[in-house]
Amino acid sequence: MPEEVFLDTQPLIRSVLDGYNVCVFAYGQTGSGKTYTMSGPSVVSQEDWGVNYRALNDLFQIAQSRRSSIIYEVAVQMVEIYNEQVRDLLSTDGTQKRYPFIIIIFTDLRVSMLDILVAVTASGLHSQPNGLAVPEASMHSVNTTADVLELMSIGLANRAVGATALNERSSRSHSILTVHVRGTDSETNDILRGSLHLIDLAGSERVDRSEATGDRLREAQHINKSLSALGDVIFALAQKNSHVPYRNSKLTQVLQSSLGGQAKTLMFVQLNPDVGSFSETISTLKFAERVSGVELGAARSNKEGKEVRELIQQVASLKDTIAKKDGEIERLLSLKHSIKGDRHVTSSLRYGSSSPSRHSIRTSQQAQRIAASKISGPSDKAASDGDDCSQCSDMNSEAGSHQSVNEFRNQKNLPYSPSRLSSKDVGLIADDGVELLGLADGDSEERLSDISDSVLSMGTETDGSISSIVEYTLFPETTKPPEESDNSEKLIPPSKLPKPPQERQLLQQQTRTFQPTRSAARISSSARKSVVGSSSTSSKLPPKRWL
Ligand SMILES: Nc1ncnc2c1ncn2[C@@H]1O[C@H](COP(=O)(O)OP(=O)(O)OP(=O)(O)O)[C@@H](O)[C@H]1O
Repeated sequence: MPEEVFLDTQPLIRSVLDGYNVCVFAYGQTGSGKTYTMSGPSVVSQEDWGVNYRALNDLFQIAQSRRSSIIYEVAVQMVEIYNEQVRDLLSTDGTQKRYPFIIIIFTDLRVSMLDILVAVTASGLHSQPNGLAVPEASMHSVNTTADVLELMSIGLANRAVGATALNERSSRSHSILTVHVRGTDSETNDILRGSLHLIDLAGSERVDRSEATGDRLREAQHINKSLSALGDVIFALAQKNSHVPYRNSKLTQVLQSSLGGQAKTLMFVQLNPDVGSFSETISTLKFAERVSGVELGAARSNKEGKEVRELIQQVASLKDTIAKKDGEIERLLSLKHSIKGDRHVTSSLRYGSSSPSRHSIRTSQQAQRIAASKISGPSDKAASDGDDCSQCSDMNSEAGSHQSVNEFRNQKNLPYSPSRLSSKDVGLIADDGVELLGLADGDSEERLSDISDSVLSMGTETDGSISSIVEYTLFPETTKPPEESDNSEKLIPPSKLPKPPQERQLLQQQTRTFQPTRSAARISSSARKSVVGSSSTSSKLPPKRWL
């Protein structure tokens, strides 16, 4: 009776379109009907649709009914966690790409928004500050339920399955279908973002009963380990422990935002009525009891009004400013290098010698280097270090150099002690560094720190704004035609996907048709309850999302 089961899920689907993050997952021992519940016995007839298809069908219907006021865009990703590796089930190149699982956890509020943007850019993510990212997992734009059906059957066919003594078509991986929704209010242009994770977990199994050997055994060990990590997380959340061990498995990393964040979460618990499964049934029920005791705190909608949009624009313009400054620094550094020859003459004149001692030249070079590093910071160090190796060795033997210059100063009664070189002093010694130092002390440094401060405060004060910026890349702007979007290539229409192997399709259609187990345990996520510190960090952090 898939329809009855789905009724429990229906209100959550609406929430996705209201800008909430929702997670629905199925838990239970192997062969107990998780895949049956989530995907249904068959996609051919609407009556046989599982929770996934019904959810998406509902989603499109509601989106359609609201189209006069809100324009929705929907995109889908489907990945699996197989033997602790994340794989794209909708990869377009025919192979199932395996992704390094890059996790960015923003627990440190000292990290500025710029740092976050840089981290995201560097790793090529289109992701969120919710702790999870599957870089480059293909994102497919969908407009109708039919599009989704096509994608999901491809994803299911690509999923790792294998026969065990308990289930002839046992899922050997956790599959995660994520639906990203972006709605634009046609009157106010406010944007809301919601995401829906539909998760079909691999089943726990006693390997003596499943008779798993070889690959099956290895898979079973990974599955059991990750489910036990899930149990530990649930236990820590239920106990309101200050430390929640999300990092112990990929699965708990994926579910982090749904279990400890501000999402709405629902768990189906599957039981096998077979007497032989008695002990597994007891432990599954105990797990469900624990899960139902977890309080997530108030769910939060991801709405992005005018203010957030303005902040996003400000960050973009700050990035521009920084890029310009970087260019300026580059220019000044190359200017410095190009006038290196002049410096020799300048130094010798300053010290009143027609043939300058090697020490005095070294001092001048060091002075400039200090000046340059003051401006450029660590990232430009490599560039400034690249001029010549003799200078590198000079820098490394700084103490010896100082000593020599002190001797020189005593002889010539010089006013400056190299050991006390301030940037101003350096400017006086090294003529060619004056312009550089002026910029470093009075202008550039100050402004750069201003920029980073303001960005930091935006990052910490506006919940959700960080993710909004990152999320921007996921959907084309509504003002632009989709083909002009920067990311249009990321959104792949379903028709371009590889078809599932014929035999897998056949296997799918052979699925038996009887009713799903109907126990659903809801992890409470009351909008009325306040956040009760389910983890030490979650209450302090901006909303965590998948996009
Ligand atoms: N409620 C149900 N009514 C009829 N058939 C069911 C029901 N639940 C499960 N089945 C059948 O039982 C078998 C196992 O179900 P399913 O593959 O969904 O289990 P699973 O929990 O996903 O297992 P695994 O963890 O090994 O992947 C399938 O053949 C499925 O069609």
